Amino acid sequence: MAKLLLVAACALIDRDGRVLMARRPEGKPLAGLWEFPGGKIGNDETPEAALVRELKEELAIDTEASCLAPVAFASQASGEFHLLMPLYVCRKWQGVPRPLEGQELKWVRRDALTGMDMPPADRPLAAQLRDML
Ligand SMILES: Nc1nc2c([nH]c(=O)n2[C@@H]2O[C@H](COP(=O)(O)OP(=O)(O)OP(=O)(O)O)[C@@H](O)[C@H]2O)c(=O)[nH]1
Repeated sequence: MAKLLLVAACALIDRDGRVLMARRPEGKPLAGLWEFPGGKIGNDETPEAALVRELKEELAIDTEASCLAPVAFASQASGEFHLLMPLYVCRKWQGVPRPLEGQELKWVRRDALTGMDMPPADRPLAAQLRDML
C-alpha cells in the first residue's frame, strides 16, 4: 500500500463568510492551483499543532487549537503517496494574512469556491464547504 501523506488544511473564514485560498507558487508540485493554507503534519505533531505552525509560517497569523474546528477530510491517491488531509475551519485569529511564501492569496465567496482550479483532493472539500457556509 502507498505510504500515507498526512497534511492538515484550513479554511479561514472572514466576517463576510469568505474563504481564504492560496495559489501554489511556481516551482512547487501542483503550481498555480488554489488550495487551502496548511501543510504536512510533522512527526510527533498533532494536526492542530501543524496548522497553528503552518498558518504562522505561511500567513503570519496567530491562532490556537481551540479555534480550529474539523469539518471534512480528503482521502486521495497522490503520486507515490496516499494523501489523507483533514480540513478545519477557523474563524478566529490574530493578524492580517500575508503571503510569506510567494503564494497569491484571495478571499473567495462561497459560490465561487468550486469554480477555482484546485488539486483533485480539494474539489469535494470545496463543495462541502460551499454547502456548509
Ligand atoms: N496545504 C495544502 N496542501 C494540499 C492541499 N491539497 C493537496 O492536494 N495538497 C497537497 O498536500 C501536500 C502539502 O504539501 P506542502 O508543500 O503544502 O506542505 P509543506 O509546506 O509542509 O511542504 P514543504 O515543506 O515540502 O514545502 C502537497 O503534496 C500538496 O499538493 C491543500 O488544500 N492544502
